Amino acid sequence: MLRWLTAGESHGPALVAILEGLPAGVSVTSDDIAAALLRRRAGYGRGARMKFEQDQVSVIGGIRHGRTLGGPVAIEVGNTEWPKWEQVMSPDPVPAEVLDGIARNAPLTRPRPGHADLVGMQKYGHTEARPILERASARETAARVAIGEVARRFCRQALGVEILSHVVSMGPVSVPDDAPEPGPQDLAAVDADPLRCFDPQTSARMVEEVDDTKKSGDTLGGVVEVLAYGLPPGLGTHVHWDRRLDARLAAALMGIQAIKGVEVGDGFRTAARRGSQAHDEIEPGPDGVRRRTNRAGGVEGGMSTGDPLRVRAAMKPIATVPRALDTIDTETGEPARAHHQRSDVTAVPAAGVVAESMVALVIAEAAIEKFGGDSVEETARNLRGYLDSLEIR
Ligand SMILES: Cc1cc2nc3c(=O)[nH]c(=O)nc-3n(C[C@H](O)[C@H](O)[C@H](O)COP(=O)(O)O)c2cc1C
Ligand SMILES: C=C(O[C@@H]1CC(C(=O)O)=C[C@@H](OP(=O)(O)O)[C@H]1O)C(=O)O
Repeated sequence: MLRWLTAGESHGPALVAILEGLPAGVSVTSDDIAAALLRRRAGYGRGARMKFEQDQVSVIGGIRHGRTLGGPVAIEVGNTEWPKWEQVMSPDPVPAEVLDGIARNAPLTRPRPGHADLVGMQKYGHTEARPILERASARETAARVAIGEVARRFCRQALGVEILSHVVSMGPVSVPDDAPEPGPQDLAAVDADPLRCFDPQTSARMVEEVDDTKKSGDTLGGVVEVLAYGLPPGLGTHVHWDRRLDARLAAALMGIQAIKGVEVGDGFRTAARRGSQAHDEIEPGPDGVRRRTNRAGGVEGGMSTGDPLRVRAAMKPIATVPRALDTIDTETGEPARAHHQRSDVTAVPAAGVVAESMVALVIAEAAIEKFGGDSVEETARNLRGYLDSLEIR
């Protein structure tokens, strides 16, 4: 069983993540994790904080000399912003006269539409939004990407699976349907694009859209696609709703801040087609049974088919709109403008990197469930035994 958890606030000293249940022998270093975190920070349209803050990685447990030990992997990602927030976010009480003199401690009583502020204040009984936004913030996704990198390496080393994402829409600008899809070797090429878009012409139009949106004091959402190559048939199962691979992928992707829709394969587009144009016909191929197309996105009956996994996640525009939206001041009940200091114009490219991590964690979990193994070699051996013994190939 694979379990994982994160803790920490956006302006606290650090985020932490624990990943438990991964076999021993996954090759991964602090530098690999730091490199993954750098990918998450990149992307045209992110805000000022991405420029001056760094992610400080410390592996606290579970990895020795570049290999996982089989016990829980614990990773800390330090927030270099912490010195500015030491008092505002202090775990211990701070005298009121000290806090009163700190401008960034001013109560946030003008909740932002589209963020967790208002409903969080209602639910947890706060009179201002700071205690809510600190944990709601997608800063937390740094911790997911840290353990996601360990899971990704397990997927690669035990299963031969390569996972990557690319941006397919930025606001109204979309990659054409017939544009080439990135292959398993194209991660570096996608990362080299300012918006992590694989189609240079569309990327240029997306950059213009981000610039235009920024100029008008607004924000943008978009759609990312995650692809996973090399999955064996049979991860997940049809037998129960919460063990279906597609259900688990959907929950994992919806669990990313600001993701409001998930599509597996051609998903919503399939709903508009007739059956003869919707499904993937099966035929004998030179290497065994194969599907002629992959409209299903590599999942049938809640199980991986062995074709590339293809899932999309739709991200809403950033809630902290510079041209601030209407709200109320919760102190007075009067109409007001939502609080705004700084924010990303868009974080769709970063959301793609986070989505890769979530997909890696789901695939790793489903693979460990099916193949078990206390070491990477054992998982890989069990996978080979399964593939060799498949009756229908
Ligand atoms: C990578 C990433 C960066 C984000 N950056 C911001 C931001 O700068 N400002 C903001 O208001 N929301 C940002 N968000 C979205 C909020 O965290 C999210 O809208 C909020 O937590 C409320 O959750 P919900 O949108 O799922 O309802 C970001 C999301 C992600 C995934
Ligand atoms: C810090 C990160 O993202 C933050 C996510 C976020 C939000 O509301 O989700 C709001 C912004 O933080 P702030 O309001 O402090 O500028 C982003 O910068 C990060 O991704 O590392």
